Amino acid sequence: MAYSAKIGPSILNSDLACLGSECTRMMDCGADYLHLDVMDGHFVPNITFGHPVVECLRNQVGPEPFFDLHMMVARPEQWVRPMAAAGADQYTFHLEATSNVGNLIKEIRESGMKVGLAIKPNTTVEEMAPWAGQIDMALVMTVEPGFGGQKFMEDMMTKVSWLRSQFPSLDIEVDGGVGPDTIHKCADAGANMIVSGSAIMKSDDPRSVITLLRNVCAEAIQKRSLDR
Ligand SMILES: O=C(CO)[C@@H](O)[C@H](O)COP(=O)(O)O
Ligand SMILES: [Fe+2]
Repeated sequence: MAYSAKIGPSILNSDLACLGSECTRMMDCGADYLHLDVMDGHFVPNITFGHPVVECLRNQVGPEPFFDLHMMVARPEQWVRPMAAAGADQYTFHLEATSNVGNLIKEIRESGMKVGLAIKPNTTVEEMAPWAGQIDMALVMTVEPGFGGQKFMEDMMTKVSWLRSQFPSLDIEVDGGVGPDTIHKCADAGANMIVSGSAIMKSDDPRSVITLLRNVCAEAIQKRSLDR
């Protein structure tokens, strides 16, 4: 079992005027990585930031923090090289946004980044499965992408369980409405990369929330390894 519990705060719901210091604050509070939500106003009805901001963040926080770019954009092909040059570590694109998944996976790898593949709630996990052997991480969205602070969709957990049963060592990420109230469901289903936005950002004690999320997830991983 190669995977471990990792917590990646989504900085979407932070004070966007202070993105750099918010990223540093999250790492200081024990985050394992940073989940950066890129929205273009086409793939989703919201707009955030692009590669120039990612480059500034990289310059500010230094080389260490792992940047997981959640690309909620139409034509994700066009931002692979700019995001790699800006300092992204992982490029997570949506299956629904491209007609040539294989080629995009190849381009991301050639640019030196890890590959993440995301599915929206209405996309079946079977559509993702053919690519699972070629990616580093599968992202199961637990809300409709576009906004932070939405309600967790528990019925997405069947997708996570199925992926975990079929791909025992794959990194599986969940994103949307995940916090202390919903982490047990994610962890029990087999997710190990946990994105959490408002639950961490709005807390008075983000360090405790991050620790709690990681502990619940790590316990579930340990239990699964004992059960095997
Ligand atoms: O990608 C998205 C939303 O589209 C997420 O990364 C959210 O930004 C997570 O925020 P919470 O749902 O945890 O508040
Ligand atoms: Fe996200």
